[in-house]
Amino acid sequence: MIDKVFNKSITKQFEFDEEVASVFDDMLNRSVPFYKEMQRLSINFACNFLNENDKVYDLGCSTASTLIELSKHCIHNLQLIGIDNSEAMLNRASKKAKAFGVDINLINADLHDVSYDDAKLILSNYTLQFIRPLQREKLVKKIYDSLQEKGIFIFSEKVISSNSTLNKQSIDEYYEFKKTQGYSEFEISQKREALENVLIPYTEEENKKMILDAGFSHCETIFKWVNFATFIAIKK
Ligand SMILES: C[S@@+](CC[C@H](N)C(=O)[O-])C[C@H]1O[C@@H](n2cnc3c(N)ncnc32)[C@H](O)[C@@H]1O
Ligand SMILES: O=C(O)C(=O)C[C@]1(C(=O)O)C=C[C@@H](O)C=C1
Repeated sequence: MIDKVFNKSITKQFEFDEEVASVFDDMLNRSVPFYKEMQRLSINFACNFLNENDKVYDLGCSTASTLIELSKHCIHNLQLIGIDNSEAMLNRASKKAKAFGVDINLINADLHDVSYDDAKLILSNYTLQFIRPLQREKLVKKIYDSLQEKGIFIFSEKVISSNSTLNKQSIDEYYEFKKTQGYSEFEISQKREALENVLIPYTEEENKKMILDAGFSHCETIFKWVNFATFIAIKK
């Protein structure tokens, strides 16, 4: 279904509710530049580190697209676990996983409340940005602690620039991208307002510092388009 969520005046902050979930795959594809390429790269990088029966978690799995794609591309059988606290998203994830014949343990929970023990790989694309800053640092420490030795954390985030001129230019560039995807200026401004104080982006440097402060030995950007970046972090 085509995303028309912000074609009307907003009455509340952005939420991953039934209305958003029903158009979410289209929303992501048209709102995140090179979403499919970012997903392909995350999966390819991930596959190089994975072995038979490894445990893989996707934090904020939404409709489970990434885990389904991972299972299609990885030569090994994996234990796939998707965590999300939106029932509407998980209902779709469950239907999609069934349709693709992929076995995923879908858990409806807040990321702070469940453990992701013994993980070889933790994925989290565009989810940390929705976690309050004080909680975010704690969550990243929990991710670090949950990974096995040499475990991998791959995540993507919307980012800001610490240079105000470049930041403004990046936002303008991003809104131009959204227009090419068929979103009107009205839809763009309504969504921007709805995301205010809900999606809180860090700079690329702040993301890397958070990762290294949590204990990871290495973090690098594997993909970036203006204000969207994908990182890979390695535990020693
Ligand atoms: C932008 S979406 C993630 C997109 C997804 N990773 C993908 O690539 O298809 C963010 C997801 O995180 C979930 N989420 C946000 N905060 C959460 C929390 N505290 N606990 C669990 N899930 C959360 C939302 O319900 C939403 O499905
Ligand atoms: O549309 C925007 O402004 C976005 O930031 C895109 C974005 C994201 O980055 O998470 C915001 C909300 C939805 O979850 C889908 C995509």
